[in-house]
This record gives sequence, structure tokens and C-alpha cells, in this order.
Amino acid sequence: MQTVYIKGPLDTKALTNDPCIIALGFFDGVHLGHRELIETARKIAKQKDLTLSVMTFFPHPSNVLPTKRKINRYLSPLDAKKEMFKELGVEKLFIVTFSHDFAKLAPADFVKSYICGLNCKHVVAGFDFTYGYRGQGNMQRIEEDGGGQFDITVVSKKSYKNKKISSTKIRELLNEGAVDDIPHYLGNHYCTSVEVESETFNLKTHTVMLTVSFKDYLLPRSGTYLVRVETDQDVLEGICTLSEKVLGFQNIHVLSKESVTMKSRIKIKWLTELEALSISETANMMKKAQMVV
Ligand SMILES: Cc1cc2nc3c(=O)[nH]c(=O)nc-3n(C[C@H](O)[C@H](O)[C@H](O)COP(=O)(O)O)c2cc1C
Ligand SMILES: Nc1ncnc2c1ncn2[C@@H]1O[C@H](COP(=O)(O)OP(=O)(O)O)[C@@H](O)[C@H]1O
Repeated sequence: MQTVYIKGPLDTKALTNDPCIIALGFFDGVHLGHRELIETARKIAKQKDLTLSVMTFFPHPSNVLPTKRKINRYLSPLDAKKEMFKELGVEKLFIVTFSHDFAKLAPADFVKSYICGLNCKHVVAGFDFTYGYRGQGNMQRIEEDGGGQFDITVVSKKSYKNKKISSTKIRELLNEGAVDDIPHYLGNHYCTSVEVESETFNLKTHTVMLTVSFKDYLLPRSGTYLVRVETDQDVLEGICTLSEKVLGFQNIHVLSKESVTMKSRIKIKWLTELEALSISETANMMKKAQMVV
């Protein structure tokens, strides 16, 4: 997958881009609604022989727009998003810097420069996608603004329990500690990908304590969670207690008979919230339950 960063106004005359289909949106979390949208785009790209592209924005528009509550912790920070798009077969990813000037673009100017200018022949977005100054553009408008240069496909609402699957809902579930509900929206457990800063093996409890930093990830509310730790070689069960200071380093206790080297990146999947436990209680509980989740 090729990643193209667009940091300022596009010089469309200087651009040559293969004919493409563009899926539009912020896509935080790449949840089941987003996946259906990208799958729709993938099928059309195949039929029409177009490059499957996604256009996303960074940072979140709320950081630039005055009235919105700022979102600067993500369900999927850029690197995680890139990995997921790649897995979904996306061939080209446009990451547009969401600046003050960009936010002021009239809907028609956005379409002219960023859609037509990129040689886009087909746009796919959800029923509620908005764009351009004050979010004045919508899917009907994008078709009019395109003046027949590209086709559009509007993806209808994907719901769970009669409610739209959305990144906002997943954020709410994290805030409530309801991580076990998240697979209904994400299609998988909430997953954070982190570097291990240090690790200590405890012979008595047969646990390895990993110290990690979650950086740009939004985390569940403070509490103790059963997690699954995935390394290149192993899948291990563990416990993570998140304290108030979620911005710093966090410790994860992983059940293991021997010391494990986890120097590379690991994935931490959030399974369920537990009652607060001491380390030895935790180890005992994990042994008793044999970590069957
Ligand atoms: C060119 C452009 C300008 C935008 N300007 C504004 C704006 O002035 N006010 C606003 O609330 N949102 C603005 N947005 C944000 C969109 O309405 C929308 O929230 C964003 O594109 C993410 O879409 P999604 O949440 O449907 O994925 C703009 C988006 C684009 C692409
Ligand atoms: N549940 C859904 N069903 C269909 N399309 C969706 C759904 N959620 C988001 N989309 C579409 O996916 C793209 C990215 O949406 P975005 O606003 O980033 O997601 P969210 O609404 O979850 O914050 C947009 O084109 C949007 O309309």
C-alpha cells in the first residue's frame, strides 16, 4: 500500500494519478461500518479496474474546529489505521492534513482539487458523510459538485441493536469499561499495538511484568482488565490495571512459566474488566481459570 501525505493545497496541474476510487472519511477504529464501506469500494474498484484508495484526515477535525470537543486520543492512531487498511486490500492511502485553511475550503473546491484533481472516477462514502466549510457538503452535493466526472456510491447505515455503529459509541464503551461489548462494533476485541519498554520476570508468581506506553491510543476507563497479549511467537493471557495517569507508562502482568522476551511490538487485546486484584491474587486467578475466555 502506498501512503501519500497531502499537507497543503494540491497543485492539480502537476499531479498524475492513476484512475482511482476513493473511500472518504476519518475512519477512527476501522469498525464494521467502515469495513463494509471499504469492501463496497473494493468490489467496485475490481469491476472498473480502478486503484482502491482511501482518503482520511489528520489530526481529527475537532482539533481545528472551534466548537467541537477535542479528540486527540484515537481508537486507531495513524500507524494502526495504515495496517488495517493494508489488510483490507487498500492500494493507496491519502492522508490529508486537516488544517484551518483546509477546513475553510468550500465543498465545491474540495471536490475540484482533492477528488477530481486526484483523477478519481468513483467516490464511496457513508450516508452521513459531510465535508467542506461547516460540513456543508453531503453525498447529494458531492455528486452535483462532481459534474459527472465521477460516480458515487452511498453506503447505508450499518447498525447493531438498532443503533448506528460509530466510533463515538466505541469511545463510550471504553469510557464505561465495557470492553467485552466492543467486538459487536469492531468485529474483534479492542486492540492496542505498543512497544515494550521493559520486562521483569517474577519467579514466585510466574508472571512477567511488561511496562508499555499506549501513546496516542484512547484507553478504557481506570480499572483492572483481562487482556490477551500477542507477540510474534505467542499468545499469552494477562492482566492490566489502568491507573488515573493513563498518559504515562502502564504495567501488564502476563502469565508465563518462563521469562519471555518481548522486545518487539506486541498487540494487547482488551477482553473484559475485572475486580481490582493484587498481583498474586491475579496470578492465582489466571492459573485457576487457565485463562479460558
Ligand atoms: C474540505 C473539508 C472541510 C471541512 N470543514 C469543516 C468545517 O468547517 N466544519 C465542520 O464541522 N466540519 C468540517 N469538515 C469535517 C467534515 O464535516 C467531517 O467531519 C470530516 O470530513 C470527517 O468525516 P466523517 O466524520 O464522516 O468521517 C470538513 C471536511 C473537509 C473534507
Ligand atoms: N455505521 C455506518 N454505516 C455506514 N457507513 C458508515 C458508518 N459509520 C461510518 N460510516 C461512513 O464511514 C466513513 C467514515 O466515517 P466516520 O465519520 O469517520 O465514522 P464514525 O461515524 O464512526 O465516526 C464516512 O463516509 C461515514 O459516512
